[in-house]
Amino acid sequence: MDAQFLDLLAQKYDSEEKVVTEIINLEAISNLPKGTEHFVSDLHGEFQAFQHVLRNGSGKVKEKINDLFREILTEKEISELATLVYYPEEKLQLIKGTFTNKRSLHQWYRQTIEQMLKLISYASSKYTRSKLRKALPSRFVYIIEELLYKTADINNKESYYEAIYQQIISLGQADKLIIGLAYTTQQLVVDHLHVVGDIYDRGPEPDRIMDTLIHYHSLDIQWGNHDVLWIGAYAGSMVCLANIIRICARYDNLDIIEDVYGINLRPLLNLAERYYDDNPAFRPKVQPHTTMTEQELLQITKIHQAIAMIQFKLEMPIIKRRPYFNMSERLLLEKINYDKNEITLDGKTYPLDNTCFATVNPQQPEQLLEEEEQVIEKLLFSVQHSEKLARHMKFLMKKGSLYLRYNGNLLIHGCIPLDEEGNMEEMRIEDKTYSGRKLLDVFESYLRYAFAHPEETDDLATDMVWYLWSGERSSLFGKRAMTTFERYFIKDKETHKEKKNPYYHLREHEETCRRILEEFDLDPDHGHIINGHTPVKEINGESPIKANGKMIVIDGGFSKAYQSTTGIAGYTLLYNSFGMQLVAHKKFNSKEDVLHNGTDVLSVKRLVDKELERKKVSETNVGENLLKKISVLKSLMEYRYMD
Ligand SMILES: O=P(O)(O)OC[C@H]1O[C@](O)(COP(=O)(O)O)[C@@H](O)[C@@H]1O
Ligand SMILES: [Mn+2]
Repeated sequence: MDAQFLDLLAQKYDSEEKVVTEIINLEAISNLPKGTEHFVSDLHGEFQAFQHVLRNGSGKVKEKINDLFREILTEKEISELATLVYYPEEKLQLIKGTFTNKRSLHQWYRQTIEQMLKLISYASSKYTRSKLRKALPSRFVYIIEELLYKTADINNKESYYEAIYQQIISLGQADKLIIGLAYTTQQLVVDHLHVVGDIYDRGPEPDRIMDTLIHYHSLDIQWGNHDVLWIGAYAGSMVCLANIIRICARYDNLDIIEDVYGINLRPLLNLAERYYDDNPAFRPKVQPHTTMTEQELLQITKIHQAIAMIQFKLEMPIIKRRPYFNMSERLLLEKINYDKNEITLDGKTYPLDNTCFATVNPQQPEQLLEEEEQVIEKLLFSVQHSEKLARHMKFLMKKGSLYLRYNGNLLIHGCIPLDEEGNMEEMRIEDKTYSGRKLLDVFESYLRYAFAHPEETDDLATDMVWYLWSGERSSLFGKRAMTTFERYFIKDKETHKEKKNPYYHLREHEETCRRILEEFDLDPDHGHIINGHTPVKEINGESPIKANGKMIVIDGGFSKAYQSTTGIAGYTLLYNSFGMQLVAHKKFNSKEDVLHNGTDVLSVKRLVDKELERKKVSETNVGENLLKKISVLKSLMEYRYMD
């Protein structure tokens, strides 16, 4: 090893003891059981449901409480304690309201703090003390450690511990301590979170999901097609921008654009008022108990049309300047007979309904009106100057990637484009051809370039972000074409179908999954592909575990809009030192329901894979780094301190 490097390192480890201590410490950590990984996907703005899954660790918190207190507490008490751990602030208020005198409240505090300490001690048993310390509420670290590490001479110290409890309570610190302990517990049951894509669109609060993730202790993100669409908008792609606004209008979520991210929609509204009217195809999907007035509904319907038409126009020059996108079939505005109000697709002519082509010049349908151009430019300016959006998008870039190899598994939102024979499908970009892992790496490098150059709006990198959203060889889209236009304007449902990449039926076979794992340099005997993106229709008997357990699809649909087709409310996956467990979640009603009735949408578990021997940290990605560090420290030891 390089002497200069070792000299430099010796400045940090400047004594034999320091090196030895660190080696022993790292060795010890790598022999601990691996931490629990938690996989979620397709959150689609459903912050409340996501938060619940995060706070209960997909059932892990309850499981630990059950392990410890099954014999001592009633089912109701267990459920109360679990709810206290999930939502400590609110639950505390509710519980405190039930006490009529101070004495019984203090008794409850005393007993609850002790129970929570037991829980923490149990949940942290596979971690080092130092890791636990980092997870503890900082203001109480000293006190908690005193109480946690009671020594054997407990009899002599009984009154000492009792005094600590009593002081915490009488000094009015019990609430703060309980809240802190609850969050520590949540953090301890899950060591690392993977978000396998699609945080944005359809649901109402993607921004709150982002804020939660920004504060989460350890995570990575595999971008979904919807996330990339938002990244594209921020990175200067006007067509991506038109899409995100269109989807927000369609799902009655324009508040996210206007109020949350502070993007001024006034110019778009003015344009919409001028050219559009009511139109049944463009009314937003609204919640059953909406308080929206007729006038608001009409306004959104108009905005929806205005931005959809801008989107359709903006797609055309991109398709023309990038022939290798192979999207000429999607030059739809050129395939319309404007006099007869019909369109010819694939040789078949269809009547058009609910059209809104007032701004389209049939001779040059891709041309934006000057007003439209101004509107989209203003929107882009506003998007690129939203401080909050910048923060969220930068975080997505920092923690995200198109795919991730983690602890032997491949995590990917959409697909690996395949042909019918199961070969990696090729795509030509300019004068080079790519497939499989290389293709995904190229996609990612374009995306990163586009993000780093938001001022470039028509370059290949920016166009490529839109391709990732809707192109046939995109690993995120995974379908032949996006039939948005057809769904708005053509009745015949045949035209609405989006043909899937062969990947989606081939992934049922173990052989396909093994080939993909090999393509990504992963061990096909031990690895799994963890996939999001396509809702698993449990209602129709579809299984999320495919290909002999090699393929696990965890999109059960947090998205309320899709729950009637899936029959459940999402899958999540847990992977701890004993193996993998798939958790199916029932519909999440509301936080209030959990708080008042303890209805903890209980989850059914299916064992996916059971490790024969408990997996240790040394066998993980983190462990690999630890082992490298140990080896460097051993070199330093020889170089500096051994004769
Ligand atoms: O149901 P909606 O909102 O019309 O969206 C349909 C569109 O969403 C997509 O399914 C993509 O979204 P997902 O990634 O959630 O599947 C497109 O393929 C399709 O055109
Ligand atoms: Mn998706």
